[in-house]
Amino acid sequence: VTEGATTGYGYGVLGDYKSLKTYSANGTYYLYDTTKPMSGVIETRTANYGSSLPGSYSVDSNNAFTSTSQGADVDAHYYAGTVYDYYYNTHGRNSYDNNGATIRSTVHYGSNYNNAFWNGAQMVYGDGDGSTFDPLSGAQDVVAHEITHAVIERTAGLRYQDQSGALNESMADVFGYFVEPEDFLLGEDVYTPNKSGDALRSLSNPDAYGQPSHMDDYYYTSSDNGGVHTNSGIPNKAAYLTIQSIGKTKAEKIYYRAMSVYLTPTSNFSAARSALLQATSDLYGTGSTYNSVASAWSQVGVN
Ligand SMILES: CCC(=O)Oc1c(C)cccc1C(=O)O
Ligand SMILES: [Ca+2]
Ligand SMILES: [Zn+2]
Repeated sequence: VTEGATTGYGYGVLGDYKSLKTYSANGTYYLYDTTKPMSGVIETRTANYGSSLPGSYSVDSNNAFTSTSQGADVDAHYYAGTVYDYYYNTHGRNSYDNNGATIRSTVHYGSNYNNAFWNGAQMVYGDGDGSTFDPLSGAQDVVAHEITHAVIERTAGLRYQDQSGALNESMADVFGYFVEPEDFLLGEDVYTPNKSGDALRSLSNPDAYGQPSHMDDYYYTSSDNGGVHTNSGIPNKAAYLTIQSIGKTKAEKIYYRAMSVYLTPTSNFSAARSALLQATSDLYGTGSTYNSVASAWSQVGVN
């Protein structure tokens, strides 16, 4: 019996065909991708609707991951691969630790669980309750958001509280856009499956989903670590304005350099403006690009 890397296929959460990098051993096929130029692998597991991690490998008997329940596994695996490719090809970063760490995802976590998170070691995805969310790995921007939390942990280390926490959330959303730049919405592919045209958040119009887009409307609260998923609207709007004025290609280089070189665990919004301006100066000087970044942050009330 052959053992080694194989190519399988499956249907994602939305029923879309996807080719998959799998591994075969003893007549079983695993969602285990050994093809990346990294010392680690991309592996996808299932918690089988329980809450113990990492769970068991997602497997299939004939390398065709086509059952409805396998959609979450298919997308977690496939999108982890595309997010790895984004960071490697665009920024030369080899996995979230820049040292080829294994990217591990576990799906079918819990029951009707409307959440996704990076737990410090791996990604975890709920299946959603079918009303608020479809299985959350079904959205590429969600997967990119979660893996970016891991990148942030290994770079800026932004403390998940108040302004540094809102920046953490914002950087995860912004790289969710950079990986899936088809719109400025977040989570739209899995959010409220029975309702079209809405999303979890919007970079271009944070206010549409109850987020502030200006410092004047900063939301002081003790919940959600100081409103990290609310106040991220302010840096998210600044990112949108930046992308609109200087374009994605320059913006993603500036954001990556700010995240990986200048931001620190206690960086607040003003420090983020400075970090982004320093990164801009390093890469593009202090001309129109620099002025565009400065203007974006002034427009959201951060100077
Ligand atoms: C865009 C992905 C996202 O926001 O995931 C979360 C959800 C759906 C609930 C709670 C926390 C998070 C997160 O990763 O911050
Ligand atoms: Ca999107
Ligand atoms: Zn997040």
